[in-house]
Amino acid sequence: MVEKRKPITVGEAVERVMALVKEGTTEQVHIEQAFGRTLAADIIATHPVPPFDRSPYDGFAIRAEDSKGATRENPVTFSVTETIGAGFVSSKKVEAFQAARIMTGAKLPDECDAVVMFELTSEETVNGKAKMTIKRAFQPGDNVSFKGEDTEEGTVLVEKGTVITPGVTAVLATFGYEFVEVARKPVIGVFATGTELLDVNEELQPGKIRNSNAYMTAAQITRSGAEVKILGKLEDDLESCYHSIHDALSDVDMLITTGGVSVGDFDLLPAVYERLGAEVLFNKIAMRPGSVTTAAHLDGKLLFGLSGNPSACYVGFELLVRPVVRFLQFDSKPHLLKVKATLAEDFTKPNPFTRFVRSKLFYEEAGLLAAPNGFNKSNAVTSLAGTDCLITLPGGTRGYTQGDQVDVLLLEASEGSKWPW
Ligand SMILES: Nc1nc2c(c(=O)[nH]1)N[C@H]1C(S)=C(S)[C@@H](COP(=O)(O)OP(=O)(O)OC[C@H]3O[C@@H](n4cnc5c(N)ncnc54)[C@H](O)[C@@H]3O)O[C@H]1N2
Ligand code: MOO
Ligand SMILES: [Mg+2]
Repeated sequence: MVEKRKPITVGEAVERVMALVKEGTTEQVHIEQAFGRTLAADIIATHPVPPFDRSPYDGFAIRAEDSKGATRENPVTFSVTETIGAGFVSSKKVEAFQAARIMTGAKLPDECDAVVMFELTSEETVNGKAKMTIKRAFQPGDNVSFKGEDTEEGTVLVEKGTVITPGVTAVLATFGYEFVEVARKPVIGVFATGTELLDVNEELQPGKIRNSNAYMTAAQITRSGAEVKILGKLEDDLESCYHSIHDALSDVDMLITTGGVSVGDFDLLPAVYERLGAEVLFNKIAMRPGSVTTAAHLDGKLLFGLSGNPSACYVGFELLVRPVVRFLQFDSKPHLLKVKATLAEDFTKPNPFTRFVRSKLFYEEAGLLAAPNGFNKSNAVTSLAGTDCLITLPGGTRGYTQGDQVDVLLLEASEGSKWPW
């Protein structure tokens, strides 16, 4: 008699896994390697930006009071004291009716409080002395880029757990972070199990298929922010499976296997877990695809037995492994982002289990639409190529029709959700 497994809800399965995850660890990386990593500490402004009052234009720095009453009919002329390029500071005091030639980004002389751009001035040389004339008045503060106008010292600019984007990188450089404290990426090993598996460079043979799961899962691991170790494929043989998995565990933080978790004669993962002495957290989830998704733990390490069926493997990773990686990256929203979308076509298949339909999002004026993306069985592989979201249909319903509002989990969003279940 085949063993009868008791399905638990997706939320319960995710909870059991997350309950075992400890706080992430950190490391320092050079700013040039920081892109895409996750901040392990808040970034606080260590000085105001800009750090001094500066000119936003190429022009003349003046004392606004001297320009009072300047008009087309009554222009006001200033003597030019010197030229201040960006990176330099004034060397001469700007007195009444004097102006300093100043370039964009240069620090304003202390006595000046306005800048006149070149286009609004006329210049001449009188007796060898540079003069500048304006035909309108300026107020204190006109055309000044003020100290601290971008940010004040002490402001929390980017929070721990944020992925380092090009914009975050600019902030890091602004405040002198040559080295950045980031979350250490967990190393996740991947074994694909199955005697039917060929390598990616092998010709097809009768009864065999190429191993797509290992590469797909590796890409998902990378997308989630972890480091991948592709460990190869394993034959459906208990001895070699056990030894390979046992030995690999010491080299990784987590281990993923694909295939061999159902109830077939050559589904050996349940026996491997038993022989390892690993505690199985669950081996059946009330979801489709991926109902056979299994998780176990041994000596503080998680082992994920993802389904061999490609779509089920894909979904199992995104729902159960991704949040672990994100949590270890200090992400306060480690789960897939859940949004509402309009179902773009009928999906009438009833199912007792929660269904995760591989789908594609469309952005229209009326809002978000989601359409199932082709062949949608658990063993589908080609429909994964165009998948960017999972339509989530609760089990126990009679099916859904076009126009229904449905929950959608986004696979490519830069932000996740706290708890979508
Ligand atoms: N009697 C029952 N049979 C099955 C049940 C069940 O409840 N009772 N569950 C079905 C469901 S649901 C799924 S999902 C699959 C899960 O199977 P396994 O996780 O044990 O995976 P395998 O048997 O090893 O392979 C399944 C399928 O996937 C192909 N595969 C495996 N590895 C790869 C790979 N690396 N790349 C591409 N394709 C792969 C494999 O050739 C099989 O076709 O079990 C059902 N059966
Ligand atoms: O786990 Mo299977 O993918 O439910 O279809
Ligand atoms: Mg099987």
